[in-house]
Amino acid sequence: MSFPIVVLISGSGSNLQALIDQSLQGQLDVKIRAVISNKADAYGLERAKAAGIPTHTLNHRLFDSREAFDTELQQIIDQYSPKLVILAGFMRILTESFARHYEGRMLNVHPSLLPKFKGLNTHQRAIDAKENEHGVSVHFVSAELDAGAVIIQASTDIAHDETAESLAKKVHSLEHIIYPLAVKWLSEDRITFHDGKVSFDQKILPESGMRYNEALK
Ligand SMILES: Nc1nc2c(c(=O)[nH]1)N[C@@H](CN(C=O)c1ccc(C(=O)N[C@@H](CCC(=O)O)C(=O)O)cc1)CN2
Ligand SMILES: NCC(=O)N[C@@H]1O[C@H](COP(=O)([O-])[O-])[C@@H](O)[C@H]1O
Repeated sequence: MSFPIVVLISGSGSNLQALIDQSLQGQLDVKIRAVISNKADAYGLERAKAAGIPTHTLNHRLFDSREAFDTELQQIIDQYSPKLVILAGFMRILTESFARHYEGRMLNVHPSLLPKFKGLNTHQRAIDAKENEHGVSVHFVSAELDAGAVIIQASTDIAHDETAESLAKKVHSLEHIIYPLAVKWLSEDRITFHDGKVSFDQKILPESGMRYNEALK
């Protein structure tokens, strides 16, 4: 049986599309059981519908608290019994109890080389900090924001005339490579998560957080 996952989005859904495409092309043996967005106008919902994937919209503004939103979100997710919850541009900070409920089975893609630039507006912050390189991290989600164990990263140079828009485009391309790869590794049981740490099948990576370019040597 294909590896069941649920994907959470808030926007365009290009990372969702990468998972859909790789699944349809037979490169990734996953079943996307549902896509859930906190924004009704997220284009990713259109992508899911076009792929015949059930969708849900859960407007966080309709809830009195972050906890109430997360409780409802968890009830929807657990109807689908996923082995993995994928945050793909999901722009809500999740409560500690939610993060603990899915500990070791929830991933996020973050547009920076963690632990640098946690939070938002990472591309402009990297440029403003005069970094030479920037990139993306795929990590397990922990209660602490953008602090979960890193599975894989990919990096790109920051050009002298780089803008946040041009950098975001480069990082997006890297995301669409490493996010499906991380999901593939988990679907094949080649990564284990225990006590907040990641261990890898030696045939993949000798240690977590290695860069994409090293990981695939
Ligand atoms: N408990 C955790 N929740 C989330 C994590 C995490 O690691 N632990 N990752 C984020 C994803 N993310 C960065 O990768 C991120 C998303 C959203 C925010 C944020 O400040 N959100 C604001 C609202 C912003 C908006 O609506 O545009 C908020 O929730 O108040 C920071 C980082 C997902 N959740
Ligand atoms: N802090 C979380 C965050 O900024 N995530 C970022 O949102 C974008 C979603 O794009 P998509 O909707 O096209 O997949 C991606 O670039 C992802 O790294």
